[in-house]
Amino acid sequence: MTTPTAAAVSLDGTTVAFRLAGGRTYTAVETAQLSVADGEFVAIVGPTGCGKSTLLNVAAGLLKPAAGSVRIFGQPLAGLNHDAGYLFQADALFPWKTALENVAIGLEVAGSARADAAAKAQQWLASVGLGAFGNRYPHMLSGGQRKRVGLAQVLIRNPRIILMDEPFGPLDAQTRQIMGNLLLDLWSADRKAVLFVTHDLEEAIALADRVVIMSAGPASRIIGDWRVTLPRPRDIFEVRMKHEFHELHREIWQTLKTEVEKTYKQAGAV
Ligand SMILES: Nc1ncnc2c1ncn2[C@@H]1O[C@H](COP(=O)(O)OP(=O)(O)OP(=O)(O)O)[C@@H](O)[C@H]1O
Repeated sequence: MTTPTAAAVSLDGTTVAFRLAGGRTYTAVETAQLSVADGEFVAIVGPTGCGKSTLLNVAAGLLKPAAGSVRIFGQPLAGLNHDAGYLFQADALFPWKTALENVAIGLEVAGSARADAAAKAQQWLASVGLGAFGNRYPHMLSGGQRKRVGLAQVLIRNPRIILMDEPFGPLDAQTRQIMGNLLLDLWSADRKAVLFVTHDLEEAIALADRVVIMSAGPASRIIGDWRVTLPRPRDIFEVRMKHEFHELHREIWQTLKTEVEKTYKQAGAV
């Protein structure tokens, strides 16, 4: 049962600890407080290794927190989060299947007839600008095209929540921006709750309704939460030219910079 006003994702006092060799534990995230409203786009930014993916994995139900609660649309999460679609940084396409088959497979596994799944997959490939590429195998696609297939693969299942872990990380700067605009177009048409992990503060501000900053680990916490009031629809090329964008970037960077420096000092890199 869904509570109508409940947040899509709600992490309350979430602590995640990993067991290390020799019986030691490493507390990656400590008492994190995070909620994503239905239809809201939230970006998590923080220094490398601070626990961004860890939080996303908790929201996906892939990791069980040592303490705290995880609620999805008001219900405690037990096991995998079946309301969520997950887009990783690395490609998760089957190399032996065509683009069309890769997109259709989620529906087939969920019980759709093969022809129906293929027809819907073709529509989704068209929505991500790859209508003519359905017969290609992943190795015959560029990195950006593979990301488009990955996006279609997630969206075809119509998840209520989309979890994205640096999805455009491996792409060149121009392709990242094009993918960002594509994501915004698709998201605006049918707003889902999005939790988007990135190390790129500009990308976070350009895309999100809220930007959440995590502190340097260990025992990383959420130390800042900014609302992005830049008007929508946004073009992420143009939004970066706006005065408000620069102001917000400067303000958030004051906090983020300190954490990034701590991380590098801990690693002995500076
Ligand atoms: N299975 C594990 N066992 C032990 N430590 C882990 C495990 N998974 C993650 N960690 C540690 O937890 C911390 C958080 O990792 P996580 O991958 O969430 O960071 P991140 O912020 O996503 O990093 P990046 O930006 O570099 O991708 C890191 O210090 C990492 O080494």
